[in-house]
Amino acid sequence: MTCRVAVYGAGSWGTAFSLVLADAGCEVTLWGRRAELVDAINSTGSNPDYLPQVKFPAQVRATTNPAEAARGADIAVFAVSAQKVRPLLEQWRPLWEPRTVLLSLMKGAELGTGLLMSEVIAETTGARPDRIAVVSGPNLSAEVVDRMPAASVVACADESTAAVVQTACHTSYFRPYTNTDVVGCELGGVVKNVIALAVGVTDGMGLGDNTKASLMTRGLAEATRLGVAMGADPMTLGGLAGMGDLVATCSSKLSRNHSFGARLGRGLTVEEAQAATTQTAEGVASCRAVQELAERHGVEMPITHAVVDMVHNGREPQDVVRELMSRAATSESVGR
Ligand SMILES: NC(=O)C1=CN([C@@H]2O[C@H](COP(=O)(O)OP(=O)(O)OC[C@H]3O[C@@H](n4cnc5c(N)ncnc54)[C@H](O)[C@@H]3O)[C@@H](O)[C@H]2O)C=CC1
Ligand SMILES: O=C(CO)COP(=O)(O)O
Repeated sequence: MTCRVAVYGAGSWGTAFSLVLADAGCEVTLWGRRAELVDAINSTGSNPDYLPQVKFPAQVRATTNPAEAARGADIAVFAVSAQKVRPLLEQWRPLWEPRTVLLSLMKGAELGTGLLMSEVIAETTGARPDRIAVVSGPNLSAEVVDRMPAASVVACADESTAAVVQTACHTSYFRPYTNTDVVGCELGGVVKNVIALAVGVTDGMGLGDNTKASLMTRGLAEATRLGVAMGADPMTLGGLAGMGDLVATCSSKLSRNHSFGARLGRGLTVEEAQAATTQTAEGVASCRAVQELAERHGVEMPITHAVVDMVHNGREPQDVVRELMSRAATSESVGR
């Protein structure tokens, strides 16, 4: 039977993931908030504002009506900015049938609560963990829509739910693995955005590949430490949703987080970097939520602190790098 999917958010990843779902044989209804964009998608089969190179197959239709998207949906997918999703979920919760799987594509933690997106979905909808899933991995949307091979992870506490989502998005170019470690997969996606900001800064400053590799490796150590404190399996952070996504995001000029950091590293102010960023760079807000989580769990995350200092406390990149490097010398095994 054909899987029916509602995708909420017609930005970059909602657009790219709709293509994946359609290529995998699903019927997709893509919700967007702007009528002119929805009309353009329905009349031209492409999204002129995000990834206009995509040519949707006929089984992708767009709507501004969240209830229309929800009707008969086996899976409801959320691909809006992490800080904006709570009120939408609160408003829309009656729309989905009790059997509908609620799937987050978002890689952010909520400011103020420190909640991961699966937790925001659980809190707002009351859905049980066996109905809530996430997709996370090295999946830069511009490469996905060019159908370049990529792997990813579908995480859900319930393996059979994860398998349903896996089937719904498995194509010749998109290979999802399942995992029951939801916290580990989500946290990998959240923290890599913060580390990509840091790497972007040092790239923008003209620093080298040793710097980049050092930040990525110690960034992975931060994600793993926090993950373990929050109940994740450390092996998850070494997998696609952790190291895999860290490598993709920190190495790619397609990354919005990396690009934001690079602007700071080249000397733009935070306001100027923000003005130049037209799409969601989740790490900018989430770095503070990650810092709060680190404090709550008593975990040391110096790179995350450095990013918060540059993005929110007006610190100069040069000073922050100097400070990071001159911390007391320690053993690599500390805090593992
Ligand atoms: N673009 C990518 O390559 C990937 C993005 N992600 C994650 O997917 C999530 C969405 O990111 P993108 O699609 O890339 O961002 P985007 O900036 O391209 O699109 C965001 C979408 O959210 C909508 N939106 C923003 N505020 C809203 C509000 N208050 N109400 C309703 N809709 C609102 C915008 O209209 C837009 O359609 C993020 O958490 C990101 O980390 C995950 C994997 C890959
Ligand atoms: O999550 C992503 C790739 O996996 C996209 O990264 P950016 O949000 O930094 O563009």
